Amino acid sequence: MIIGITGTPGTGKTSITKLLEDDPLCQVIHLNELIKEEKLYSEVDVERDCVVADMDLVYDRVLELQDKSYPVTIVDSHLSHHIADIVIVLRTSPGKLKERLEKRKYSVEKVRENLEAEALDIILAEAVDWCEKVFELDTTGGTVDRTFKDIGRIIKGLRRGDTEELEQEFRPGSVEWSDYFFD
Ligand SMILES: Nc1ncnc2c1ncn2[C@@H]1O[C@H](COP(=O)(O)OP(=O)(O)O)[C@@H](O)[C@H]1O
Repeated sequence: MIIGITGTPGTGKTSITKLLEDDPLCQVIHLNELIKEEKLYSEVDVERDCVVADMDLVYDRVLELQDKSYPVTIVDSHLSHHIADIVIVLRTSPGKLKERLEKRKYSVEKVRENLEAEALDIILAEAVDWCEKVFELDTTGGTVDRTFKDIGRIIKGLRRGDTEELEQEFRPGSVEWSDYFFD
C-alpha cells in the first residue's frame, strides 16, 4: 500500500516522515530528494528556484522502488498526491506557516506563493480531485509527536481496512483559512 504525505512546504512532512523511517512496517521514499538525485524532471525553473518534475517518470520510479516486503510505502512530498491513491494532507494556518517559512532562506516571493497556495487549499483540492482517500491534518498548534501519533492511527486503520471513523475525524474541509488576508 502506498500512502502519500503531502502539503504545502512547511506543514511538517519531513518531520513526520523522518520519524516514520524508524517504523519497521514502513518504507519511506523522500520524493523531492529522489527527483533531484535521479534528475526526474523536465525543466529547471531558475527564477522560482525549483524543478518541474516529470510525474510519469516519478511514478514509474516509485513503483520500481516500492519494496513489497513492507506493508506500507510512505511517499513524502508536496507532489505525492500526484501518484498515490491514499493521501494525508498536512495543513498549517498561513500565519504560522509564514513564521516557519521565514526561518528558511526562502525569498519573499516564494514565501508569499506558498502562503497563497495554503490559504487557497490548492493541494487539498487537488488531492480530493485525484485521490481515492484523503485525510486532512492540521499541524498549526500541535506538536510533531501529536501529528505522528495521529498518522500512526490512520496507517493502522488503513492496514485493518477500517477507516470510517478516521475519515470522519480527518475529513477534507475540516480546516478553513479563507479569512487570511495578504498585506
Ligand atoms: N505537527 C507539527 N506540529 C508543530 N510543528 C511542526 C509540526 N510539524 C512540523 N513542525 C515544524 O514546522 C517546521 C517545518 O516542518 P517540516 O517538516 O520541515 O515541513 P515540510 O517538510 O512540510 O516542509 C519545523 O520547524 C517543524 O519543527
